[in-house]
Amino acid sequence: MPFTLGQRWISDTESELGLGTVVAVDARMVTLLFPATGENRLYARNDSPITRVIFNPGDTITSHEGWQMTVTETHDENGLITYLGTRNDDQQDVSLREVMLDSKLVFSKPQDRLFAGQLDRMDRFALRFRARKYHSEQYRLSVSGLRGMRTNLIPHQLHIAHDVGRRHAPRVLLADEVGLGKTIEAGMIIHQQLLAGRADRVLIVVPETLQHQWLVEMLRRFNLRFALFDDERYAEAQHDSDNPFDTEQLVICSLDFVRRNKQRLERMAEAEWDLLVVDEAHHLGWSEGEPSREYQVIEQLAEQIPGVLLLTATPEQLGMESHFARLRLLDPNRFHDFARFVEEQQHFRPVANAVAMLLADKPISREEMNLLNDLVGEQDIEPLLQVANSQHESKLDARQQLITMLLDRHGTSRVLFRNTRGGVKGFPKRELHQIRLPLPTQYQTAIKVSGIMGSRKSPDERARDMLYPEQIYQEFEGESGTWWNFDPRVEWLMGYLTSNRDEKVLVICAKAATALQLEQVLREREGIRAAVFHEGLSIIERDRAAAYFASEEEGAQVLLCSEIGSEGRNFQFASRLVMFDLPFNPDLLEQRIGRLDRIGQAHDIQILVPYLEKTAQSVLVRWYHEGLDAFEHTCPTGRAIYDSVYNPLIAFLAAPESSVGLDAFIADCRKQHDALKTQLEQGRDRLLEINSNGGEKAQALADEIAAQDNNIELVNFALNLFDIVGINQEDRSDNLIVLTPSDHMLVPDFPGLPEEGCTITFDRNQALAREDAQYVTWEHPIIRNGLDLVLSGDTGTSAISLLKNKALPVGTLLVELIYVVEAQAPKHLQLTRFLPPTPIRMLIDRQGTNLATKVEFESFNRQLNAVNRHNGSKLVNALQQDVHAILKLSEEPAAAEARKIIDSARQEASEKLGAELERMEALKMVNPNIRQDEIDALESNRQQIMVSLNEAGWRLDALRLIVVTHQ
Ligand SMILES: Nc1ncnc2c1ncn2[C@@H]1O[C@H](COP(=O)(O)OP(=O)(O)OP(=O)(O)O)[C@@H](O)[C@H]1O
Repeated sequence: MPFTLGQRWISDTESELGLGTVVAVDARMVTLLFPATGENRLYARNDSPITRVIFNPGDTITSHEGWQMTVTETHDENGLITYLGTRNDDQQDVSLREVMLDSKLVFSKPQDRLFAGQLDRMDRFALRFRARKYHSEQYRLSVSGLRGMRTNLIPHQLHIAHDVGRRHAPRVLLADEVGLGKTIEAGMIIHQQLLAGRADRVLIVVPETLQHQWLVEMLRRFNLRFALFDDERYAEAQHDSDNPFDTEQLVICSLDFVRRNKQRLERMAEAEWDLLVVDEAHHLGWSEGEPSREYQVIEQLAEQIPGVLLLTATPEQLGMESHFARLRLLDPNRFHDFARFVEEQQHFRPVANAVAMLLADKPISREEMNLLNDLVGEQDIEPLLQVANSQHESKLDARQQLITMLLDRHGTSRVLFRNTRGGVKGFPKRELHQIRLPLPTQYQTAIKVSGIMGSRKSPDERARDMLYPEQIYQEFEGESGTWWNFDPRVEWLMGYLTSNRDEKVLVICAKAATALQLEQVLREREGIRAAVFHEGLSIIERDRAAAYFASEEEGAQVLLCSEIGSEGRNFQFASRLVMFDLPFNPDLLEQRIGRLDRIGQAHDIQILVPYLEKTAQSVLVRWYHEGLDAFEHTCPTGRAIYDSVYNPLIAFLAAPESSVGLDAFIADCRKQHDALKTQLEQGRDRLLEINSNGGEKAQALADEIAAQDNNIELVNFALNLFDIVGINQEDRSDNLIVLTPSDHMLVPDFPGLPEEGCTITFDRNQALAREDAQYVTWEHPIIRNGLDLVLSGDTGTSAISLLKNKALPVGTLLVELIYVVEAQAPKHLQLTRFLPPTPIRMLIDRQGTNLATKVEFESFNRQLNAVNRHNGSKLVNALQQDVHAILKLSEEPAAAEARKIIDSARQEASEKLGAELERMEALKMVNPNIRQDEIDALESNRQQIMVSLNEAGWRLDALRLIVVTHQ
């Protein structure tokens, strides 16, 4: 090769070095300096992997000073090129000697790479095409964002996540019963919103005790890495940014952290979050004119942040007012008048009846049709009613549409979701075991004395005292009041634990002191390993105690918990619950049982209640069980009955020794319970349930996602990707693969792959069983980053292959071209719903015939052979003119194809967005639940999307030459 000092060359194997300059030449060797990286390379003069770079008229080039010019002519003077042309910025005529070219060379077009000898391995070309294909397909799936989490596919959760996750700035109350998976639903919603670009910044506010559990669940189940903000972290972040909350996109903090400091709260409110999640939202107490501080701080945030998810298992805890107030946080326009809200709550019966009638699949009478017409309001539903009442094959669809309309138009359905065990099914049984024990004389005396001394106490105070006789006793005896020496519940507990040594047992008592004393007794007397869990412990100590209890080997047999310490915790690996005493209200009782009665509980739950006769506890156990049926079933009526019978209940608790009238009181409560339950089941709760569990649609969603599990294309793609990136793969049994970085990685730190490597599986069940393994799906960061890596760089954009085929003349040339159609738009518009970057594959011969539809990619690819780089370069040089001609021939058909794709995207967007808007506007006439800003956002999105689609374009993304041989 003729070399001259100052010429520009590029390395075929290390294109990242940029453009090299010849700085020394001798008889055998040539030295190139690569100014972009400051490195020198020595090459043999003949047969080195370097290619001369000469640009052609029409190309845009960049000078070392940064300005650009379009080349009109080239001059060759003794082997050195001077480019003549016009500057792009000021249109001046200029000349640029090649030595003055910018050394950071990037070939923007695949054909430039090809002609500069930058040939990729054939498998990289294939990987790029597949990446393009999958990448574009992902956007079209309605279940995008719901496939990648490490969870069982539980229909009611998927239904809620699917419905809410696709909304613009969703504001909802997730109020499933305890343990049905609200955290998981919230995680799925967050995941979808992030993946789709609807949200980038998420703030989660939880009770301090649940911070770590949330952190772990988000990472383990959704691959979402949240940062925990506490005082210390906040102080650190103050050094890095004016607003410390700007230093992270995904933040978890405690309600207490938010509440404590006014200035900090202000910073937080200014931090432009897209989504706020508040767990255990029943802590946000409110009454007219007297909102709690907790309520106010969340209100301040909810005013600033577009999306809000509130989570609570007991939406009506603390009464109807607080429930209303939480709905008001979500939509102050709709929920502005408490009295009206209460009134509305009474009138769901006709709607529920109509829904039940439609579900029952019986003929619809004229009268019922009139009712439906009234309830639906504005819209003409006559045609739908006709179909719904016929034997037409879409009859069920029509009924479903009518139900959706009813739900859309009435009550809280778009804002509130509540699933119950009754509606979800498949939960284990709960069995109550009452253990009646005699009241020791020590307690009898203490109770009597305290009664005399505390005669001025209110019945309420007296009742609360009476619940815990051990405390009454200790008040008199002080430090020496060793109640555990004679309290028969202690003896019973030790007996139970020692005869069930292999069982994990959760023991809950109302007070931390009781739990601590019990731990000591169990340890000292029987050597029983117990962990304690109460509000006096730090969070780390609590997490440690929970882990000690969870550990199978060497773990604690017993966890002794105080009342509030266990809120929201997951202990479903245990199935035995001892209530050493009973809590004062039915919501707390349900919270206690909810620790075990959660998704994932594999056994029937044994609830053991040792109680002392003639105490308040003996009254409570009867009231809960016989009056409310609250042990063996969840009790939706508990709160209402508790409020309505509060005074007589207190009277019985305050004077438990006399049981006159107790039987009748309990029977009366049961009557109220049964009546109220039936009413709820037929009215509001029934409606809520239908809306919340999604029925058959939810099951279909779960089935659709399951069908995509174990997708063989994903496995092939991933393994190919790992190969090309240079990740070592070692197969293990049970569908597990160990990945480790190799010495020859394409990029030094592959995002998503830890330095020490990781174990992965493509199997959902395996991922659920093996928490140490990463669950790899199309949505896993390692694949998403892999797709980005391949598609954002030039991996596989230019290649050459041989086709051995005697049926074709030697030297036949085909060019395989991958064009991409794409549009630019801000991420939140989610243009990719309608027009994701879409590949067009063409296979063109010298006559310009496109063979792509006849010759499928994968099978064709399998027939091809690789060419070594040296021969490849020679072939490319020899075929340059033909390739240019074929490229020209491809332009017209590529444009026609691209226009077709863009037109159909435009049509789809216009139809879908138009329909969405119409529906919302129609709904708004009858359902004030719909917020005007939702409609405005939809309209503005629609306009922007149509503008962006009109500006969509296409470009060549990759090409491969295929040359026929006979050897
Ligand atoms: N789809 C699922 N697959 C696997 N595990 C799940 C799934 N859904 C929920 N779980 C598990 O069930 C338990 C209860 O879920 P979660 O904590 O989300 O319920 P919750 O409704 O928030 O409960 P609480 O009312 O106590 O706060 C958790 O251990 C969770 O990991």
